[in-house]
Amino acid sequence: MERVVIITGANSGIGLALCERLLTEDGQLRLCLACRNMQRAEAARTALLTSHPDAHVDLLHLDVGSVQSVLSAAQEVKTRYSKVDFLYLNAGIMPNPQIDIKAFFKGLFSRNVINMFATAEGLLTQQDRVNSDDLQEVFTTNLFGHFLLIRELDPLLCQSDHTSRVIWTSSSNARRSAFSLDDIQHRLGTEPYSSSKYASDMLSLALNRQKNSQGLFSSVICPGLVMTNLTYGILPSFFWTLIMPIMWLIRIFTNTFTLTPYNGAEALLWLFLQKPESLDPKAKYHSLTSGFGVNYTEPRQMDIDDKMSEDLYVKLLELEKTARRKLTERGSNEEAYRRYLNDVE
Ligand SMILES: NC(=O)C1=CN([C@@H]2O[C@H](COP(=O)(O)OP(=O)(O)OC[C@H]3O[C@@H](n4cnc5c(N)ncnc54)[C@H](OP(=O)(O)O)[C@@H]3O)[C@@H](O)[C@H]2O)C=CC1
Ligand SMILES: CC(C)CCC[C@@H](C)[C@H]1CC[C@H]2C3=C(CC[C@]12C)[C@@]1(C)CCC(=O)[C@@H](C)[C@@H]1CC3
Repeated sequence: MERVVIITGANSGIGLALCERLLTEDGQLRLCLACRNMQRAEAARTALLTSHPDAHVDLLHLDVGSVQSVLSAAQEVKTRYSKVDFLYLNAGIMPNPQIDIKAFFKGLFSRNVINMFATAEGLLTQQDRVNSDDLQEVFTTNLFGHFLLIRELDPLLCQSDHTSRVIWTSSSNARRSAFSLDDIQHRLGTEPYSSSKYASDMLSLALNRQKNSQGLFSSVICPGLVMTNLTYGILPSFFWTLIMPIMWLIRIFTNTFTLTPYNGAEALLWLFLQKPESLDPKAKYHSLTSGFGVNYTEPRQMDIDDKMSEDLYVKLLELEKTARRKLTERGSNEEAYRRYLNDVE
């Protein structure tokens, strides 16, 4: 039976490179590109079919930043497929990033310089906003929309006769100090990206505890620093091109400068090839590229604990209830809300 692989944010960057690499690995897959911009999704599909003419590539409209869109997309998935083997939670945003230039030059001459280049610790802030569901946009896109998707697809992911996987594109920018259980959406701070990625690391751990017994396994990866639309939002592409020789030089000291989407997708592909039982739920799997341009994957322990991840899971369930209720109050999905209440009670 063909394996069904859904990838969010698959129309560009690391998501699209992953699609290419997955099809090269296994031409029999059924790939589903879950994207909010269907024009770009069509273009991605055309590109994939040009290099893999016999591939099965489906498109699904999904805006992970919208509760209604996630519920509708999940409904559509349930009508199309009887199971989901891999769910890559890759869509992500870093809106209005600001670089702290002073901190950058201070870090450049400190002992922390390698870590600074690998994690951007203390260098980046973002300006977030509230979306039409009254949720923080970064939190919803990078974490909560994906959480809802997993919840909705539970019957297709948790089946007695096979194992399934969810794989998060997290970041080494995920930091405990940017996250607070009292403000899981990061309404009050200036590092929503770091907070949302730390939350995804914890959610992955909680999912493993909750769902391994039902055949669902979760993992997180960091793709390294990759030139994509996300990084072109931090500095313009011509600037990155200008400093590329310096970046290759830095690669000698930190293997986290993977630079191309192909290299960045390394750990995502590596996980595809692993037996889930052999993976460490507290490890983040890093895509790395050596100074000679060799790609490999390395697990590194995450700074997360069981209690906090469990507390986050409970808070996300509460927020899910509120979000669904609000949607019903606005006049949509009454039937779905009734079904949801029946399920949880
Ligand atoms: N580039 C890097 O250095 C790093 C990236 N990452 C992570 O990698 C992931 C992929 O990013 P990357 O490839 O770099 O950047 P891109 O901007 O190229 O890709 C992001 C993808 O997410 C999609 N997306 C954004 N918002 C939504 C939404 N609301 N609903 C559905 N899809 C959405 C985008 O679609 P659209 O075309 O509609 O905008 C796009 O396809 C992200 O999670 C990012 O945080 C992690 C560490 C480093
Ligand atoms: C001369 C310039 C002012 C040079 C500035 C360099 C910085 C813009 C980069 C140094 C480390 C980079 C980095 C990221 C963004 C760009 C830098 C801050 C990320 C935060 C991108 C997204 C991620 O998720 C991380 C893994 C990256 C870590 C390194």
